Order: sequence, then structure tokens, then C-alpha cells
Amino acid sequence: MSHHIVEVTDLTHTYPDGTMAVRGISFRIHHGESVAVVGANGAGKSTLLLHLNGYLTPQHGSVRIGDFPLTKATVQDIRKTVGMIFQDPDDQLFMPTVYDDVAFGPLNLGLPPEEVEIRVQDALVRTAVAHLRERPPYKLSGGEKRAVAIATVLAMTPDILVMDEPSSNLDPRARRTLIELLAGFHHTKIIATHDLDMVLDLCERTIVIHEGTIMADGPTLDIFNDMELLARSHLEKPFRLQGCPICSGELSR
Ligand SMILES: Nc1ncnc2c1ncn2[C@@H]1O[C@H](COP(=O)(O)OP(=O)(O)OP(=O)(O)O)[C@@H](O)[C@H]1O
Repeated sequence: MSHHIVEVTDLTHTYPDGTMAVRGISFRIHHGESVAVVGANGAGKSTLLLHLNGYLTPQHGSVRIGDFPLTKATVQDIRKTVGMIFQDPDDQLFMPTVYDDVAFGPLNLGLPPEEVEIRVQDALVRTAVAHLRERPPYKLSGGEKRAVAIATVLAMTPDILVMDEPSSNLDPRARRTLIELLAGFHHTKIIATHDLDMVLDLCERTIVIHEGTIMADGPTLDIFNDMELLARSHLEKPFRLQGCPICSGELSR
């Protein structure tokens, strides 16, 4: 089925101040793939991801989600397919309570109240924050906010999840819960992150971005074992591949 393919062709983005953040990027991601987008600070990962559900529209080149080119006319439909988890959860949470924030999207779809309730509860349970349901989001910790932001997206039952730094600010247990949650999401996942150990757990394919261009695109293990490529992209081998006994779990065996 083609309707879940993400296809980016020769995408370029220049910010109003002249910063050219993305320079001619092309790739194709098939339904069910789990793909990491990695690269140093300022490499262009967020700018690229913001194009995948139309927060930015292509200035040059194109983005296609399945059969639809991303344009101002298609963006509303594309957002029903592509769920975006932003780098800063404050960009996603704006209602008086956690419940209201998670219910906002399903209510906007016009779903009946019983269906909204089921979706909200399911999303809150899956992200382990059902106990925060009546709390105001602005009073939550950074990690709690991130979990609620993820719940707002899951409640929309997207076919494609796009996430910018989903594990930042999470304590080790919350990070593990997130990894388990994402491992159970069997549709397409596109994850921009500096957490290369999480990439090892979740993504069979990795795209390396450097100064707005694709430096490499291939099997995650091949990329993480290529020391020269990692150095050129200002990346380091994940801890687990460095022979660290704690990260590899050897000490707990
Ligand atoms: N609104 C903006 N206006 C001008 N320049 C911007 C804007 N947002 C980002 N940039 C610049 O675009 C480039 C790419 O930034 P981007 O946020 O896409 O990188 P990133 O790979 O996501 O970085 P990080 O890992 O630090 O989040 C950087 O040089 C950044 O300073």
C-alpha cells in the first residue's frame, strides 16, 4: 500500500535570516519502517521533521505522504496520518488539564464523546500518565509533559509517528517505558534524536544529517560501526557498542 510512504525529494529550506538549514535532502520511507534521523546540534534534523506534517511547507523540492504531495491544501488531511511529537512539549500542550489536551484532537475530528473517552484513557494508560489526567499541564515536570505530549498524538491514532527528541528529559525508567511503548507501535516511526542507544533499540535504519545534507542512510549497525563516518558527522558510538558492561546489561546477567 502506498498511502503510508514518506517521500522527500530534493528538499531545501532557508530561514528568513538566510540560514540554509536543509540543502537538497531526498529519501523514501516505507510503511512500517522505523528510521532514526541523527546528526550534531544544528545539523537540520528539526527543520527536516517540521516538513513531514506541514508545519513548514517546501520552499524547494517536495514532500509526499502516500498519494498526496504536501501542500497547504492537503496539510489538514496529512496531519490525520502523520502525528508529530515536538522537541518542546510546551509547543503541544495548551489546555487547562491533561485530559483536555489529549481529548482536543479527537474532539476536533468530531468523534462521539464515548469514543473520545476511550481514546484519551487508552493514550494516557499507554504513556503511563493516567494519574495526571486532571492536572494542569503547565504544572507538570519536563518528563511528565513529554509523556502527555506523546499521549496527545497517540489519541489521534496516526499511521506515521514523527518524533523530535522524544527521550530528552526522561529519567531512566520513563525512557525505558517510552522505548517499550514505541517498540509496540508497529506503524512507521521517524525519530530525530541524540539518544543513539535508543536508536539501537528501535530503528533498523538510520539517516545521518550533516550541515543540512544526508551524509549516510543505511542499516543502523553499519552506520554506528563506521568510526570515520561518525567522526565526520560529529557523532559518537552508542555506549552499548563501546563495550560498556553496564549499558550492555552484562553486569545484571
Ligand atoms: N527559526 C529559525 N530561524 C533561523 N535559523 C534557524 C531557525 N531554526 C533553526 N535555525 C537554524 O537552522 C539550522 C538547523 O537547525 P535545526 O533546529 O533544524 O537543527 P537540529 O539538527 O534539529 O539541531 P538540535 O540537535 O540542536 O536540535 C541551525 O543552524 C539553526 O540555528
